[in-house]
Amino acid sequence: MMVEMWSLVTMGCLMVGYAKFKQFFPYQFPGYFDKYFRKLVSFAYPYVEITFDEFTGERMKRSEAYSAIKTYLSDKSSASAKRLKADVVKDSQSVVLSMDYNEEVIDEFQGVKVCWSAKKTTPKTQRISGYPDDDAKKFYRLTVHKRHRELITQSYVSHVLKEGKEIATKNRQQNLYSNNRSHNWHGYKRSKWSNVVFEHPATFDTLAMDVKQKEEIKNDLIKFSKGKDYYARIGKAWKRGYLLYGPPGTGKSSMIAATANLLDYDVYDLELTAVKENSELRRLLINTSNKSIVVIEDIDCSLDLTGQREKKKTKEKDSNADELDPVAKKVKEEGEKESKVTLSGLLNCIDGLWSACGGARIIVFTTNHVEKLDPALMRRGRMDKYIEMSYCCFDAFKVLAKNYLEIDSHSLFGEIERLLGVTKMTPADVAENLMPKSDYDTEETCLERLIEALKVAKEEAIKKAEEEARAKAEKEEKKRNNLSKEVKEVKENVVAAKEVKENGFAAKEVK
Ligand SMILES: Nc1ncnc2c1ncn2[C@@H]1O[C@H](COP(=O)(O)OP(=O)(O)OP(=O)(O)O)[C@@H](O)[C@H]1O
Ligand SMILES: [Mg+2]
Repeated sequence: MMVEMWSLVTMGCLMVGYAKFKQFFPYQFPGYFDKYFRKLVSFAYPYVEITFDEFTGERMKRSEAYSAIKTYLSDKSSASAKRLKADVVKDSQSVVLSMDYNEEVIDEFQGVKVCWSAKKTTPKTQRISGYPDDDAKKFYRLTVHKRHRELITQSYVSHVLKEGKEIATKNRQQNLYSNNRSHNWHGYKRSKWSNVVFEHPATFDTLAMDVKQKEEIKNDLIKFSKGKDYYARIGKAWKRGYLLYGPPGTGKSSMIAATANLLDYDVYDLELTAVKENSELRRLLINTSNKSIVVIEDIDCSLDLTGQREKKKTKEKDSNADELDPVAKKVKEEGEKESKVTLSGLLNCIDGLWSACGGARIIVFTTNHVEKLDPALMRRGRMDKYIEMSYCCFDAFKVLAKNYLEIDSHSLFGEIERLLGVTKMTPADVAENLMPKSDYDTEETCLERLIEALKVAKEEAIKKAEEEARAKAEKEEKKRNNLSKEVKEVKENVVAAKEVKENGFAAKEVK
């Protein structure tokens, strides 16, 4: 590298000298002088430089090559670089080191030495931002002697990318992403998604639902995740759409978490009300990783068809925070006002552009009100699977009893089965009753509490049904009364009219 340094110094001197020369004699030098100068530089600096930028395609997508190189170099740099950056991975159990900016690492490939450096350039005109790194352009630079150009471009780079990806798979941790509002997207650093480590404990074993239905869904997911070649063969994008519907507390979100854990996929929680328009949605979806689940909760209230409800709900939730920060409030209100994402935009995006991204992708919509959904979403073929998450059945109860009380059977199970057959209770409520509340709670007391709750729920349901029937009967009675009143009035009017007619004639006759 000493040689390289000298070459750089020589080249630097040559460049500065040449620039000065040109400054003083701008017209005297014909074009061929430039050619000879370049030859001279190439002689003084016989190296090839390859740059790998962090972002590709108009900053649309983070470069996979950049990430792979970063991972590859983290292995090499921990031994030789002096300044390192540390990242904690895998449940805080291990630390991944990567080289800091302006550090260099020497790697060797088939006897050839190459030099990697991590660089960052900041534009001269900087925006005022709370994140000074926002606009910085980051890249890795590979420098190698020009005589090894072929080896490096043909074999070494693919070797680095392959190894980088392998190491990344080994260190991979599942993430839960949520989308940032688009006014936070600027610059090279700020990304469209914020992430935390995904650590949800739900699995298909802990999911309480009909055994047959659960097995079917599980098999469907596993088949999909292994279907790369199959999808390629039939010429379809490797993606699958699910619609989960059912009342609150029936396990829709739990199923999404269980799916992510089963397949080891990342979860992208897409809040549509924070997306202003379809083009933003496209950018968000492009920036999801392979092997990911994109979740859109409460689809019935997050699109512009019924958007107002969700907006009101969010506003209420955040009203306290907004009071403290009027600027945030304004920005948020503007965002909400402008949200123009449409169902067709969303579906086109999933079917079109997203399909071209390669990699396995699952999209899940959830709703509590399937009847309110746009028929376009319900049309066969739009979603691959429609899953109803319903009230707790006996199968589901047994799973919950195993989870919460660690029992497979009990003398009270029979009574519970009977009650569940005639009562609607969500798995969330059943689980709440089964959970021991103190050290004095035994399995027996928990099951008895559930029986009590089921009886109360049954009584309430009967009372509610009776009230509804009574209200319906009253309404019909009222309707009937109104009708007979109207009929009576009509009859009276007819009689009156007749009388007027007859009296009129009589008066005429008297005359
Ligand atoms: N089928 C289920 N199996 C296991 N646990 C469940 C199930 N349904 C609900 N629960 C329990 O109830 C809690 C709430 O359930 P979850 O959030 O999955 O319901 P949801 O259907 O997504 O409700 P919402 O429609 O309100 O979003 C969960 O944390 C879990 O403990
Ligand atoms: Mg939910």
